Amino acid sequence: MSLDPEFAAALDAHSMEIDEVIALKLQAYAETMWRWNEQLNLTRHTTWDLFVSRDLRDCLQLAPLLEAGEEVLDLGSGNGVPGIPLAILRPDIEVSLAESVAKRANALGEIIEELGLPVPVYAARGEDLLEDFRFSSVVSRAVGSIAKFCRWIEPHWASVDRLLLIKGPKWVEERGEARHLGSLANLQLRRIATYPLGDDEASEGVILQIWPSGPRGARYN
Ligand SMILES: C[S@@+](CC[C@H](N)C(=O)[O-])C[C@H]1O[C@@H](n2cnc3c(N)ncnc32)[C@H](O)[C@@H]1O
Repeated sequence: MSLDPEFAAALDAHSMEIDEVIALKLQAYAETMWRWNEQLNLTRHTTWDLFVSRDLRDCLQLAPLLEAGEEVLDLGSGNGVPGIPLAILRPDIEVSLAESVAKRANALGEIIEELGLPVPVYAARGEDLLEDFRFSSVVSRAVGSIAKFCRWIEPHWASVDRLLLIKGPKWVEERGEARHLGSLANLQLRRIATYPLGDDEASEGVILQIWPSGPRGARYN
């Protein structure tokens, strides 16, 4: 397999330099996922430019924030973003995917198998998995507001060290809502990455880290 010239051009246009072996795996992921997208509603990002500028950009920002050996859950994986690109970009971390819609979880399982990645897929609500499993980081994009995540994870902080949420410009409003509802009581929230989204100059993506205050969250204080 060789690199699709349109994928290479999109990487170039967005100034992303990726090792060719990794780029080929990312290409295989996008192509396999797009095949499944013809039957299931997995993504609207069906061009190389959208894949690179919307999906890969977020994953490339998230990848360096994880430490070697981490056990990471992608909650609400849908089409596999960010979990699958993350597993490709960072083979030194253990990624699992949670997707509550059975048909999508099944497609994710097939995509993972085709790519030969060591990534378990759970057809379950991510927060329910935390009854039985422990993860150092729960990562997520486009699944719920900050307040909703705080509510989901609230009973399970013994099973999670931190949440890493990929958000767009509305994150400030969401933080306001979460504060208003008291959802952030006993939690810390820090923006640990900010990057241009490219659609217009003012539009920024962020990665928010949320973790428990006090001794339980000592490693991130
Ligand atoms: C809008 S899609 C986002 C998919 C992907 N993360 C992305 O950024 O493109 C949200 C997905 O999360 C799933 N979902 C929503 N709540 C969930 C939960 N509590 N646990 C697991 N999956 C969930 C939905 O079924 C849907 O597939």
